Amino acid sequence: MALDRFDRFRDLLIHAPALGFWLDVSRIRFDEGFFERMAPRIQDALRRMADLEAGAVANPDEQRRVGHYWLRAPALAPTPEIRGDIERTLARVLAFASDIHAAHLRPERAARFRRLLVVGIGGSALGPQLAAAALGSPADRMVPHFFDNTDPDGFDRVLDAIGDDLGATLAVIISKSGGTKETRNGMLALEAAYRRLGLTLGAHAVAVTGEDSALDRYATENGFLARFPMWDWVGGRTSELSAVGLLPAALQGLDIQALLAGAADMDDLTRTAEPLENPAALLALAWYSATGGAGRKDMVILPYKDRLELFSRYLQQLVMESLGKQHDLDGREVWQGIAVYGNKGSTDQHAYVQQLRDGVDNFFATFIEVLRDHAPGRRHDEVEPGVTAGDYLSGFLQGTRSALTDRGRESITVTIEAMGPRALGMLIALYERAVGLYAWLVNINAYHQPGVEAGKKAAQEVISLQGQVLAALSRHPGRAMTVQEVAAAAGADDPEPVFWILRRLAANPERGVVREVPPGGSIFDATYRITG
Ligand SMILES: O=P(O)(O)OC[C@H]1O[C@](O)(CO)[C@@H](O)[C@@H]1O
Repeated sequence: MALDRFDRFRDLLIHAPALGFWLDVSRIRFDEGFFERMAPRIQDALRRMADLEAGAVANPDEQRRVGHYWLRAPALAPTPEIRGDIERTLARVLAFASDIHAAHLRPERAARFRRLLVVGIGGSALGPQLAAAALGSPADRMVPHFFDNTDPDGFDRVLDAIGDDLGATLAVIISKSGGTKETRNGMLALEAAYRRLGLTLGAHAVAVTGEDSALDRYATENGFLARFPMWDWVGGRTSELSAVGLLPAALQGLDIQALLAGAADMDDLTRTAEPLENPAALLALAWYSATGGAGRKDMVILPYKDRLELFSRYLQQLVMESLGKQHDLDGREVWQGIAVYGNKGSTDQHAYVQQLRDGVDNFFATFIEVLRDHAPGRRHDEVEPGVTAGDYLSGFLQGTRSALTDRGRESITVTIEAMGPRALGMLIALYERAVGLYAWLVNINAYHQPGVEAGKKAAQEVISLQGQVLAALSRHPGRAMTVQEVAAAAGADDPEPVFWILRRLAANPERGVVREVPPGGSIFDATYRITG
């Protein structure tokens, strides 16, 4: 049994020595004849990927090219203009970062920029956050901070952490569309914070955005230090190796050339036509086998490395925004997707791994192993005679993998030699391509996200309704009104959203809405009035 298992491990293992990379899918139960059956489909997916890389329109409903692979191999770009754009932008990113580091570009009052505050969300934040956490060190040129929401308390926390250094903080505002409300709100909160110090946003800010977007215009009108492009052929969730990720990383002082080189190396490896030698194809096939090609199991990401803690969050967007689709490419209703979650091992061992082993079998795990314990030259202190903390980390990984296998729970293991920019570039490129190939295996468009619009539209309606609610209360200053009365006065058919709006406004006394619950009454007997 153990020998059979080792044979299977040896047969399925992909090892790319030049990259310091291994992929093990031997703990996925591919059924009899799986690879033969899937051969035409994976070959078709690989062909479509080659067409995409050659510049075909791969996002049919938005009629867009999908070009994130060109970012690390500009010579592959389908036109000289695109190649030139990529090369010029990379040169500008490096030059801008170097000007900031050398204090050739300075803040309004401080001697130099010491911190950077990235304002963005989704694909315009997750990659930069991942790179900052995975690669940062005390030797960084600038300390990174992030606004990735429209949570005022979140803004306060970050601004409090920056403290007196705000005047030495460079704001990097990132939005492909340039119209995302969370990002706009973060930028405006930051602008107000600079203003309180008598400073202007523009003198401390740089934008990464699509040409002529609302953010692009705002940056021009407000004299931002620089503007970097975000092209329509790069999707938000695959934008880490465009200016979106490269600019913050370069400012932080990370080696962005190594990041790009790692991705380019992985791209080379994953263009291989033989699926059993192509890690992205094998990963996509493993996902297909584990989930029945129908998202029947969740992808649990367990990186045994603190620096990769955000990788599962990054993959959550990459995988779920790409694969979570109602319709396939032929318009059939398919409700596709694979749910992704995870934090890090061995920490998760003490949280949800109990369920993974003993509970519902609705997942497959992906272990991410980093062979080198820490940077060269660091001490390998013993925790027991002859045993280090790193030995335990490795032991826990193998132990959990075996414990899952013993219970028939499937797993994949991705192994890299050492953590660093090159390895991160490889991991990003690996998953980008695996997601694209998987999408074609199940015949969906990985490159659009029609579903996210519904929530944005509904949020805008709530904001309008709030305006009507406040106007209705203001027309009757001091008068106490029930939710139903407010709803009627606001012209709202449904009192429930009005209830939600009033409940929140009343919890924020500065907003001037007072709630009174009559003695013995319930929250639904409450009245609301406006003060001041
Ligand atoms: O970069 P933008 O345009 O601000 O978008 C941020 C994120 O919002 C989304 O469009 C989803 O709402 C993501 O696809 C994207 O990464």
